Amino acid sequence: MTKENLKICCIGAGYVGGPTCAVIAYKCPTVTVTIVDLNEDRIAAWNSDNLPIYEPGLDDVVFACRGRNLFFSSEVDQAIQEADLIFVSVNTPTKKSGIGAGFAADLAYVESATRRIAQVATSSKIVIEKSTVPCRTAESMRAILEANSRDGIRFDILSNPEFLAEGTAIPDLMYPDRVLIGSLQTPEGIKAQNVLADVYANWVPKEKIITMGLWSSELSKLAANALLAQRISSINALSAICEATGADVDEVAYACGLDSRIGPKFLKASVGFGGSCFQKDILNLVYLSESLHLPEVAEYWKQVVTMNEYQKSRFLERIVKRLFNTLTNKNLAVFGFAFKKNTGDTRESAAITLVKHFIQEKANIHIYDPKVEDAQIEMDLCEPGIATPEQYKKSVTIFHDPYEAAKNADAIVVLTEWDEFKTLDYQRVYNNMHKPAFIFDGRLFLDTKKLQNIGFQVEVIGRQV
Ligand SMILES: NC(=O)c1ccc[n+]([C@@H]2O[C@H](COP(=O)([O-])OP(=O)(O)OC[C@H]3O[C@@H](n4cnc5c(N)ncnc54)[C@H](O)[C@@H]3O)[C@@H](O)[C@H]2O)c1
Ligand SMILES: O=c1ccn([C@@H]2O[C@H](COP(=O)(O)OP(=O)(O)O[C@H]3O[C@H](CO)[C@@H](O)[C@H](O)[C@H]3O)[C@@H](O)[C@H]2O)c(=O)[nH]1
Repeated sequence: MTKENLKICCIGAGYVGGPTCAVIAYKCPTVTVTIVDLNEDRIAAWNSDNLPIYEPGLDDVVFACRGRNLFFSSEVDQAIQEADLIFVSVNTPTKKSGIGAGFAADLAYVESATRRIAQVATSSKIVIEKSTVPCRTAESMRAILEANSRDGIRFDILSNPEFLAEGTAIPDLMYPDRVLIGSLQTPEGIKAQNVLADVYANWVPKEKIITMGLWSSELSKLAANALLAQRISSINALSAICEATGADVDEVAYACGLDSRIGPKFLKASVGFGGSCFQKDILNLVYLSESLHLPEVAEYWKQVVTMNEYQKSRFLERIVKRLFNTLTNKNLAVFGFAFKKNTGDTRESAAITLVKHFIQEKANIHIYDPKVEDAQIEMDLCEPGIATPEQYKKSVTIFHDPYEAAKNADAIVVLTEWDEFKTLDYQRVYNNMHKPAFIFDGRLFLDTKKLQNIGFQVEVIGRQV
């Protein structure tokens, strides 16, 4: 393998595999990148004009190199055979049953991808853990690869966790704070580490490419997410104190964030963090701590998730209380269903929890989100014991225009901080609502004074209004 004709395969064409490897292809025109997935529909979408995920800037990157040195395929075996480097970028959700259910990561997809590599590889490979995995997963991967591979084939395993955030994936990948590469500290491990470092060096400054041991690298990913989520739970805990005392959580965050030891980022109080990673990775850390007989450590991290659940239920209670203690037959316009702005992803979105409660409280729910697909909302909300498809149809209507969603509503509940919600004509919205007209701002980003002057009853997280 030479630097010029390197071939990369990425197993898993999801939110990470797709953008990450598309950026590699974009930045390294002499490297051939093939992204494979078992899900043929997803691959077809990657090969179409309508990419399967919404991410600002992604279209430009993919359309610039698709068919040149970037390919999407469901021919997994062929891509594995041809590759020098293989990224394993499959999903690692929380286990739903069995030992560790509700906490541990389900490594079935990682194992199956690893077994596939062992089974079909006909030459030596560098196998890279891109998925977020528990500490020492690379050891299991190595055991599987070595036990099943053909003679004369060598596998080196690297950990290269991904730190992109959805909604900003492309700038995060183009200008990363750091790229982390873990390997066994053997001559072969370090050689493999250098091969991958050279790929990133095509566009990432050398001092930002950090190398370390495998286990530190794997744990650093869980640790970074735990620390980020902990900041949000901390500010959300303070938001409850603010609501009870008359302090303003944005002012408190500003004052604290100016301290250079604290810094201003990730101190925005909200209705609770969502996304496919924070909760899953913290629960994974909790499970790891318990497995290592560190119950106090486990309890400490668990509290970050507990606080997040509390934040959602506190907001729900406030909504019910302000709407005269009943939501029955009230029309609630839900603005935003994605877990954050600039993504169509709804995984673990606070909106799912809130709307499920609204259904149980027998409200009529009008949902508007600029990017989430209608079918996704239905899939997220239909759940045995919560809503049958019939109940869902009765309770939930999806709108493609925020003014229509708010028509005849008793209240608007803002759950995602989409920029367009700031610039709506709220006078027009107000005129068409039932009175008193309420707005519950779960993102602290609307102009409260302006809304009050129009006549709205406004409720904001972390502030008495
Ligand atoms: N979403 C994020 O922003 C983000 C950021 C950093 C890290 N991560 C981590 O990256 C990993 C992937 O996350 P994601 O959000 O991209 O998941 P995803 O569900 O969007 O994509 C995973 C893809 O892998 C495919 N897959 C599963 N098993 C396969 C196999 N054996 N062969 C071929 N394809 C297979 C699935 O069909 C799916 O399309 C997870 O471990 C996650 O924790 C995610
Ligand atoms: O001050 C803040 C910042 C974020 N959030 C919420 O937290 C959640 C997660 O946001 P963010 O971290 O921006 O998006 P993710 O795509 O989940 O990215 C996180 O999870 C990824 C998957 O592991 C990591 O790669 C990223 O580094 C990490 O930021 C969202 O619901 C946000 O609205 C807040 O409530 N307040």
